[in-house]
Amino acid sequence: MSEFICAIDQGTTSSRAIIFDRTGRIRGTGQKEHAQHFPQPGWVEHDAAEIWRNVREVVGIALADAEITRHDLAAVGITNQRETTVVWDRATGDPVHPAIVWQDTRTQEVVDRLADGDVNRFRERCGLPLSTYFSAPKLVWLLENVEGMRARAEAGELAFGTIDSWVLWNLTGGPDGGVHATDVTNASRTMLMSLQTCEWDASLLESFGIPAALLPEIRSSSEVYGKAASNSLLRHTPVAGMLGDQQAATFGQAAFAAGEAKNTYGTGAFLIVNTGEEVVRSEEGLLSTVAYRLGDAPPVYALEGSVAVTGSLVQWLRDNLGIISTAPEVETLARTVDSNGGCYIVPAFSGLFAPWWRPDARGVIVGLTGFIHRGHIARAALESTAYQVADVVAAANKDAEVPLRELRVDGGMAANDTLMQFQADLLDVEVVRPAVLETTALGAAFAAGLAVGFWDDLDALRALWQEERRFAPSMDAGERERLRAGWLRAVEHSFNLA
Ligand SMILES: Nc1ncnc2c1ncn2[C@@H]1O[C@H](COP(=O)(O)OP(=O)(O)O)[C@@H](O)[C@H]1O
Ligand SMILES: O=P(O)(O)OC[C@H](O)CO
Repeated sequence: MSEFICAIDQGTTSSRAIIFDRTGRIRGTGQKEHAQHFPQPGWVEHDAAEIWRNVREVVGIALADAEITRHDLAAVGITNQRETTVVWDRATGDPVHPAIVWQDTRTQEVVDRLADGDVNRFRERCGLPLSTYFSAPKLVWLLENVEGMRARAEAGELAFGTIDSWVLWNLTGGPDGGVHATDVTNASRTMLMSLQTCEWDASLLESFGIPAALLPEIRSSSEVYGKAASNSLLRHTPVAGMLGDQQAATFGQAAFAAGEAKNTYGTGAFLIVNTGEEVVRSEEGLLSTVAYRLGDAPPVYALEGSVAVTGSLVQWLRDNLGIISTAPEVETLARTVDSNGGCYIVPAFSGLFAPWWRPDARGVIVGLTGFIHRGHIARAALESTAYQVADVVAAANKDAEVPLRELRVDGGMAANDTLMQFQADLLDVEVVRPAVLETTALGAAFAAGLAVGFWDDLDALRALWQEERRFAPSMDAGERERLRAGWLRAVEHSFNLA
């Protein structure tokens, strides 16, 4: 009897495989970081081949950790860092260029040219403003900069995919019959899909000059796409769930009803508010996107507040400044002081995303005095995550009829109690952490499990969600306003620096 589901979570910082049982509990994990390449200021690349090798490896580690084999698996789900763009040769499986990561800003010139003074010109159709963040400008850059790529793309020799498609294609056989598909949530981040029809939009393809022959088929988030190839440890296991990581976390948090929301704290931070079967347009700089689609059911939509740099600022403290040696140490260092000492860090390494959408912003540290030491820097770095999330929650509250009553949280940084308490203080709402923090992987497992009948329906999934801890706000209103005002002044200092 197949008692488990394997979720592959290919994130910006690392790849994970997690084995879940029927109760949604974790039974085994494998995890491996991959290299971040910064070949020029503003450029961020990944080696897609390294990512695929790591995915294979972590699946093996997770199966061993759970002491099971593929025979014990009912299905595999895939979830992934979104927007990151890979183009590969269909015959050899070799990428034609390093993957251009979602945080990469090299395409600003492409974006300015296409925007022609109006970054919102495609927003009605695809829900997104023109930004270096999304896949289409990255694909345009590749078509213009990789020699011979356009002709090869038009001849059907090359395949484009976000990381979900790259993993699925390789897992299902690569050049030997690999399935070239994506799901609606990932497709909704390319700028090439119509939000209404959930199909590639001919007019968007024309505006960006993208050959249709490059594109994967758009499928739902929960159905059998294919089976793992015979050269895989997962051999013949159905691959049955696929969602972008933020949508997967929403699904894993059982935020199935309109108005339910979650915030994930990873490399970046992402607030998603379920808006039901209706596409809601934000007046406040949030994105309209697809939350999930289950088989033939109508798509469920969402509003999203995307923050580019949160956990990656912690990595920067570790790797570039060397003031901590592991990410969790940032909490120990931040706790050596009881306030930020007037210091704020605005980590606008990729400009500022929601709700500001300021590509001209760059990172700043403000409020420095002789009093400030590394403890304050660590604290300001942690707090910058909470301020940025507070900005997107404020935007969501302005868009919504009813303000958020509590915030469900997850992701690597949500393990940080100091940050979660500060977040509750700053928002003045309770922050609720679930028992399973790996909600991204859990969401992919849920989608895969639903498709193969491992779980019956959304009610069965909702019953599996469990709370671990609640952080109640305890800061007085005056202090909250003083800190927020200091942050907003710091944000203004980050503008016009690119
Ligand atoms: N205890 C912690 N405190 C602060 N930041 C952390 C902590 N643990 C991990 N991080 C940060 O969180 C990120 C990893 O979170 P994760 O959810 O695994 O990211 P992703 O899915 O983007 O790869 C890294 O950027 C790391 O610096
Ligand atoms: O890898 P994460 O978890 O930081 O998520 C990245 C997002 O999907 C980018 O949109």
